[in-house]
Amino acid sequence: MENAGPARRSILVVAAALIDPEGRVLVQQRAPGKSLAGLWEFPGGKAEPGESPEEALVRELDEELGIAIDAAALSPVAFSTATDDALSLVLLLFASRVWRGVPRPFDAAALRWCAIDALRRLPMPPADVPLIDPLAPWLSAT
Ligand SMILES: Nc1nc2c([nH]c(=O)n2[C@H]2C[C@H](O)[C@@H](COP(=O)(O)OP(=O)(O)OP(=O)(O)O)O2)c(=O)[nH]1
Repeated sequence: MENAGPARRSILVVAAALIDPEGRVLVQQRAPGKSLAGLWEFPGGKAEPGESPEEALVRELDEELGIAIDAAALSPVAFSTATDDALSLVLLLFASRVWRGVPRPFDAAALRWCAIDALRRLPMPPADVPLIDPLAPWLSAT
């Protein structure tokens, strides 16, 4: 079988499920002009070469939301993959209930706190959909 690998770019994306005291998770809407514009995603982004996943997520949450979080507060929840001709994406989802500061949308069009039912109804990137079920036990029902 032919090897499709070399034509593709590989990226590691790290994302956070930040959970508030009511058991809701924070999602952000991708800004106009970006890829996947208008879809709702977990805050995070691409890991840079040499960064650990946790280091990358601490940096992204500072840049995108202006919050401070300890790497030790990040609990692995699930991963997902999305592959096409050009790209092999691996998405790691971490959860945390503890951070410092109030999230603000420095990178996104909007922020929203969602219970599980609302999360299931949001349009999300394809790689996010398989993460919803593993995240459900962390969230409140309504
Ligand atoms: N942060 C985040 N990114 C996600 C999620 N699901 C998902 O497919 N992605 C994709 C969208 C982007 O292609 C990539 C994250 O890139 P990024 O946030 O660092 O950078 P970006 O939007 O400027 O990148 P780009 O896609 O416009 O090139 O991962 C998610 O839940 N959170």
